[in-house]
Amino acid sequence: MAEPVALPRRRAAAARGRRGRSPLLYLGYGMLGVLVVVAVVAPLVLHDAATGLSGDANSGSTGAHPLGTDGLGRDMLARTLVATRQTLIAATLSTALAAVLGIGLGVATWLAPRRVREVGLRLIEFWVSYPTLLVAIIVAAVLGQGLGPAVVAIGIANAGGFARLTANLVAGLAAREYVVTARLMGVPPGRIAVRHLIPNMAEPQLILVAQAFAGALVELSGLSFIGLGAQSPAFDWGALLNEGASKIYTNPVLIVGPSVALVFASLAALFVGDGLAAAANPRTNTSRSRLVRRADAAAEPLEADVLLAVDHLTVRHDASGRDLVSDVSLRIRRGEILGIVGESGSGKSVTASVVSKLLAEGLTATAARVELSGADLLGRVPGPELARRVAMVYQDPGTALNPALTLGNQLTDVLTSTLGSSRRDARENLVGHFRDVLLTDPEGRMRQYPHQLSGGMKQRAMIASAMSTRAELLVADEPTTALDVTVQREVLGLIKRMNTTAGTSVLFISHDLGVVRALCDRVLVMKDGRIVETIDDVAHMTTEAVRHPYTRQLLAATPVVHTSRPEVEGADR
Ligand SMILES: Nc1ncnc2c1ncn2[C@@H]1O[C@H](COP(=O)(O)OP(=O)(O)OP(=O)(O)O)[C@@H](O)[C@H]1O
Repeated sequence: MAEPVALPRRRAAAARGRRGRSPLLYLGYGMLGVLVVVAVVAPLVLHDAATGLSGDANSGSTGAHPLGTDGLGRDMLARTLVATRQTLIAATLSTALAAVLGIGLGVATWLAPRRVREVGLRLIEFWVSYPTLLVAIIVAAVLGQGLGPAVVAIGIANAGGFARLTANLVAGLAAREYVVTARLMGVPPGRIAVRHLIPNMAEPQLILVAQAFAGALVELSGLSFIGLGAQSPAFDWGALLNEGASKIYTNPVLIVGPSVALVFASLAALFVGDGLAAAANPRTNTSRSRLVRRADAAAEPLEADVLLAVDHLTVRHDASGRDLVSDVSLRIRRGEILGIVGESGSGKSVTASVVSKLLAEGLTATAARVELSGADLLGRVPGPELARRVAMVYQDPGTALNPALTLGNQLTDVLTSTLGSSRRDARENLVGHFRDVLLTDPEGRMRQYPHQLSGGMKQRAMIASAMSTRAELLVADEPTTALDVTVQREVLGLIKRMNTTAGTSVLFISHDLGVVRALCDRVLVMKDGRIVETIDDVAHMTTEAVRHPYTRQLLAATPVVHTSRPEVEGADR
């Protein structure tokens, strides 16, 4: 697929912002807003009630003191509200310290020479193997009593979690091609960290920040509880909890205020953290994809041998309102190979994604009909039925295969879990098709991981998997683009063979008119989301024979492929 459409920056940001906000995020913002208002206002208006002594000591819940009073007659509700500022500032500072220290250490560990990195990783593991509160108590005991030392102690204790998460994430990101390329091009490590590593960790780090904040609230309370945190006359929720807990049997209402405040603030942090993390991921912050039947356009009559019928398909990008595909209608007959060619971004993959029911989030497809062998693809199609009808082969077999599973494990999955084959039958079926696609040592390949195969082998394995489901339609989205010329010919030969021996119809997407000419029965030419020409006589496609100027340009730009159709058929050796 091509790059997503570019929106004007402010509009895109606004649209992204709106989509990314879940109801829980709004709730979290509301709760956080309440806390901030209380933190600002309460010390100004309730200071006297919270600190002034009254004769009404150790009172239970009364009209004047709904949450009772402490041993000096101070109102616990006022004290809880006033303590909000102190507690939130302390939790925020310790979380910020933990995040900066931990992320910095995690990245620095990756930047360090190999031996130092190994030692650093072991130290981080040692650090996180102890409970955070225990580490905080040890550090606070060393630093001394008071809220300041408690903040630093909790920051240091929580930094281990950030360091470990960062080191783990960096290990995965460092192998990505854009990072490797930046390193090869001599981009300094610090710049790689800032531009390529840290932004790509935003989602899990935001969740950890929220957890660390909620944890810091509890840990601060814990330190105050054992006398290491806020020291009298200063008080935070932990100190209040400490006071209340000592009288829990005689006056239990005293712990209600600080306990409710702690739970409220923790939930606010978690809601905001989770919501922001979801919004930070451009892949998950979009609206769901939708397939809608058009009422304003009629479906065309269908001939008996039609396998796939698409009538008046339009695909819109919800956020920009831009049509990516406009009024596309097409037919694929049983046993036919239909090619779609067009420049990059012309809408080929988006059209194919509707047929395979893999429309991306944030897109809405409307059509008068999308029907495959009688099944209405605009409605709900059960997984097994879809698997029996459509198989996919993608441009990059490397990303289509799960690197953590052997080929046998992952490619038999659809046969066993969706199509109901026994594990043994599924393996035999797949091994047979591995043989058909000329993978050497098919049984051995079943035990191999994707990285142990070449690009061409992976694509052949994907075609074998497509063959194994005996789907009626193969959607092949630029299946040869990532392969060298020899392997391209083999893969084209395999697709042709699947078509001739099993009668599978094919929707074949390509940039390359030469390849399409060698393989397809008919060709649609797309430009700017529309079909601009249909070529029925593919074998005699010449600049004189085609009508549309764009098709002529495409043909003129296509190198002559000295490959006759029978040769391609035989290219599978
Ligand atoms: N998920 C998406 N969200 C927003 N826009 C998208 C999305 N997917 C594709 N587009 C846009 O839709 C248009 C058509 O994209 P499509 O991937 O179908 O092009 P294509 O013809 O397959 O190109 P290529 O040959 O480069 O793969 C492009 O403008 C692209 O930016």
